[in-house]
Amino acid sequence: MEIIVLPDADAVAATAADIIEARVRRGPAVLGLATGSTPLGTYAELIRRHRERGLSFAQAQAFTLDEYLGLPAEHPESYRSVIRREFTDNVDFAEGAVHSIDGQAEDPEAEAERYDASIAAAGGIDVQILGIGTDGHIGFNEPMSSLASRTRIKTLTEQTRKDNARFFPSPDDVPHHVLTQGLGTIREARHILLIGLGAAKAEAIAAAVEGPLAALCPASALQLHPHTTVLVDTDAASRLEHTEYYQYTHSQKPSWQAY
Ligand SMILES: N[C@@H]1[C@@H](O)[C@H](O)[C@@H](COP(=O)(O)O)O[C@@H]1O
Repeated sequence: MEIIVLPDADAVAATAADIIEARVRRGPAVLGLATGSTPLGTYAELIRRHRERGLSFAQAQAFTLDEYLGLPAEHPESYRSVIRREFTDNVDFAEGAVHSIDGQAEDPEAEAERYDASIAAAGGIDVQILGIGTDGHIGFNEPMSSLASRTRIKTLTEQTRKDNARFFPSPDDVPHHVLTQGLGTIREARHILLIGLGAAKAEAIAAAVEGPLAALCPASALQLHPHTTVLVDTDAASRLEHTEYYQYTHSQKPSWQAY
């Protein structure tokens, strides 16, 4: 893992956007997109670069990470709607290039298999953006998720339902079930960007980066991944014990682009 501690959320967004821009400019790219508040600054920065610098996504494809089960695709809080509203509709992805899980599929298990097959058919994900839940979940892989899991149905913890209640009229409206890419699916992405912002994520980030590899902290599965970059602001880094080392190793490299 490469750990990069940055002064604030704007610096994190700019660095994440640098990494994504470099990959998109290199040729047809497959991006993995997360929802939640954390990547919003990165998406805003990519939209700005599209408008001001001509960064084009016309050759790119995108796959969302997860979806609420039972929520109609057109519901404003379906992750299909959120990712279009916050990012992809504001740039120039080609028609049909943004893929989402169908939360209303008649056979959700078949839908999960179809989704994994469609990622594989696209050649796999080049850069996967991830946020992290306060309990260490990535996608909707809650604690105790199999580290080898594929896209499948999961039940949300009460903590995650509480964390996500702000997006719904009432906490009772937060669905109980979801379809999420599994930890095994996510780990197949060639480059993973795990983003953590704010003190509320400090404990989860510390467990993911410095804790044991354990299903109790699903994000710790990224310790097995050959190319994960963790981008955190100083608040999210506040529970890390080895920040001097991360700063040292980072200063020894010309830049992340050297990878
Ligand atoms: N399924 C999403 C995750 O992909 C996201 O990382 C997490 C954190 O959200 P936020 O970035 O809003 O803190 O929320 C949801 O549970």
